[in-house]
Amino acid sequence: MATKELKQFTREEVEKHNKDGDLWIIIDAKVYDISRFKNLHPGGASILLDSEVAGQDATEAFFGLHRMEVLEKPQYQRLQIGTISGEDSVHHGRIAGEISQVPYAEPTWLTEGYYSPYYSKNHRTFQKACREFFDEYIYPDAQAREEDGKRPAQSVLDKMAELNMHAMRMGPGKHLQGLTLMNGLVKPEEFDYFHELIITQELARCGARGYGDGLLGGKVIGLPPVLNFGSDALKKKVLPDVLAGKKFICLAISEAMAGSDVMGLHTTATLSEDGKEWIVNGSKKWITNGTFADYFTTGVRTEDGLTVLLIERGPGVETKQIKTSYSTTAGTAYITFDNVRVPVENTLGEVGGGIFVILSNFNHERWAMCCASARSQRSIVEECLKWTAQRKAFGKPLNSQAVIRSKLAQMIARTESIQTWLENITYQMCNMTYKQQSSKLAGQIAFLKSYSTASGQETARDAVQIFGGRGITKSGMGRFVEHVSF
Ligand code: HEM
Repeated sequence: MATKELKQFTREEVEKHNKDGDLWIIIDAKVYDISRFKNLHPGGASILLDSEVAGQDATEAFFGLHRMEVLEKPQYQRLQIGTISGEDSVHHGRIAGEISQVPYAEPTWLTEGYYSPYYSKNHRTFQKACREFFDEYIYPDAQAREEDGKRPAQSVLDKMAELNMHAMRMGPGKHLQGLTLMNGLVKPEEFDYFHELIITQELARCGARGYGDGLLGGKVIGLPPVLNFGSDALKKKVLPDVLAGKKFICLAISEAMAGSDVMGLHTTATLSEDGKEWIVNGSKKWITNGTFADYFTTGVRTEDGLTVLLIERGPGVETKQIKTSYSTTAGTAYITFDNVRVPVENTLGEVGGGIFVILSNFNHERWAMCCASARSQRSIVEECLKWTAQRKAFGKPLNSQAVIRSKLAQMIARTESIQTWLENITYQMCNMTYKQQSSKLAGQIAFLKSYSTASGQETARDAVQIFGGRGITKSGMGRFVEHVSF
């Protein structure tokens, strides 16, 4: 499509187009002809004919009611016919890689004028590259998939694989050996938990939690048992495709009748007569990525107790979508296993030793949740700070009301304390062996997870109060707040 030539107008010229059938407005030094759009406007026609809007500068009114991205949609961009001569636009949407200038919208290590003992020059370069990548490739797909509920686009998974992002999301370790990470920005042996924290936080910053889980979230929790307890042959078969984003794996533990009570599982596995296969029967519920998973890291009850098996999708495995309070992008499933035959070579760890296999990844999994939780709360702080600065009530901006300021202060304090605690724990992880982490950090990580998720609920509740009805509306100004609240 040829780009339309934009003309220059004076404010006096625009003022003349102030009636039904000939209606112009100014938003951020740009002139829009809304004569025909008026009748299609989701907010109604009459408001656009108001004497303070028709032919006038409606910038303040517009940004008090719409997100910038409205004007970036092609169907609305087309309404622009020109600009005001001698004036420049000051509002802009998300610029790939940009650091937010809103106070507290970034952790201190990314805020100008602050220092941190934890992040090296390499972490900073890595963060910059990650932010650019996530803004450019992940954010648009995340927003589109949250809306249509479909699984993440394969093209995005492929792009991530080119950078070996799927492997990096598994944290530091042997699985990174020989890989080129982030186009060579970080050497495999130098990749540490701060690099992983950066990836997890940049993903959370996309503000799409169902999508975040859909983007191989099942792999982050379902692959470690294969990595740490699978035979070499099994790893050779499974790892390359999963780390290339070609195949999905999930962790299938919880059941309709047993959730946190892992030892109370009902799914059974009995050995075939020749002892070569397990025969699995039972069901699993709330399994992230289950609807599209190719592999299921599954907790089963065997004669000797709890055992973990890697089950491949095949005869007898059925998955159904569960509609949860977030989007179906996550692929949350109800799974049934009906006489599924699994080679005994797919046993992960000792027969009867499944609890150790499952528990072995809990610290890392909880820590990753804390990284994501800290970042999504910060994004909500940013949304609230922006909204309260532009929204006027009782003749002044919302952020000048004491009750609102108090809520904002509490939100910021919670977000800052979570990040600070998280960075301390991450530093310990970088310096401890796996064994030391298990004995010294299990408590710290569990407490932080409990604190950060509880704080996330308080922040979501406060944000809904600040946004009012918009905080429960899936589109428009409060859509990110709605997204974290339900
Ligand atoms: C080029 C100009 C405009 C476009 C493209 C536009 C587009 C939209 C869209 C897409 C919505 C649906 C909600 C959303 O996605 O945010 C909306 C809602 C609305 N618009 Fe506009 N709009 C324009 C100008 C204006 C102006 C100048 C005003 C008033 C001064 C206005 C008042 C409203 C109101 C009151 C709503 C309903 C808001 C709500 O539900 O909270 N619009 N508009």
